[in-house]
Amino acid sequence: MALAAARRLLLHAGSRLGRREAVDGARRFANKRVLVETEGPAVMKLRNPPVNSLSLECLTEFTISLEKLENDKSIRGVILTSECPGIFSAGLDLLEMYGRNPAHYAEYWKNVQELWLRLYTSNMILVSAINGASPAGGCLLALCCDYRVMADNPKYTIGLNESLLGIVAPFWFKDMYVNTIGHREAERALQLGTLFSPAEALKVGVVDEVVPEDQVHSKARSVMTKWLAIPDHSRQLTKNMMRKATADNLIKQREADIQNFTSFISKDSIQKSLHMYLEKLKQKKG
Ligand SMILES: CCCCC/C=C/C(=O)SCCNC(=O)CCNC(=O)[C@H](O)C(C)(C)COP(=O)(O)OP(=O)(O)OC[C@H]1O[C@@H](n2cnc3c(N)ncnc32)[C@H](O)[C@@H]1OP(=O)(O)O
Repeated sequence: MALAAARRLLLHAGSRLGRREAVDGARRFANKRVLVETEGPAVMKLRNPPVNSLSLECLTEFTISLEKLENDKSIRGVILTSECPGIFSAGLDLLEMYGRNPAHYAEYWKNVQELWLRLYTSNMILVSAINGASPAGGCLLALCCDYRVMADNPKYTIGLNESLLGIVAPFWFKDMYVNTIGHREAERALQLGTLFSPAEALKVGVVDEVVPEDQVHSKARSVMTKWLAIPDHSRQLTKNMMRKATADNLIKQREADIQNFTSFISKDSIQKSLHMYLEKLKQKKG
């Protein structure tokens, strides 16, 4: 209930802000963690420092921004990128999955599902400009897009690394990975929790193109121009034909998936694994 009220408030505040900024001449709207520019090809920038982790607030604002773009019939495509230097997204927020109660885990997971379904089944053209590290949920965001351009910086890695955290990528993460890179590569990468360098990601098909870092946005824009030249109705029907079965697979078992997640993440052994992983992240800093 509280979240629904927050969501209504954000939508309202978001549309007021949108109007105000339009008067200033820049066609954009924003909430705290997501900035959307609608001048030229729409660009959605995640800005939840330090690492663009997908906290509940960030997920909510992301979903609301997408909803607003979907409702604007003049917007046919969106470039998804990050405002945090060197990070596309660190994925799901570990602090939403650690040390909380089952009701919180269920609420969080419902919102993860909702964002995924909205992104994956979007009628808009989605191109990701991956300008930084993109593990797990970050990779998931990119995989939802129709085309992925990654910056050629060996420090940036991408992949579903859940098994390294002692957790398991849900079946719908796995389905999308299989759809993208094939069963054998997905099986190996999921078991090993592989984080691919840009060159490896290109080779295996996790991304479609790798370009010098200063060209990632211009390349994403030129890809968008090419995709925008295709008639919407035929492209959208084709996208739906390709993605419907994967989305339906979750839609028909959303509640069960929430229950599974909640009971899995609540286990002492899983909480211990997450604790160790968080400690490792802290120690890395020295
Ligand atoms: C059934 C269960 C299924 C659940 C499916 C799960 C999907 C997921 O997405 S789980 C999350 C997986 N994400 C990761 O493994 C990424 C972990 N983070 C990193 O590897 C790095 O932080 C980095 C490469 C993204 C960035 O490195 P760097 O620039 O060196 O920044 P720091 O490591 O110093 O991090 C800064 C700050 O942020 C905290 N943090 C990092 N990632 C997360 C996260 N995913 N959630 C929450 N918080 C995160 C990190 O702990 C640092 O915090 P402070 O020490 O308090 O500054």
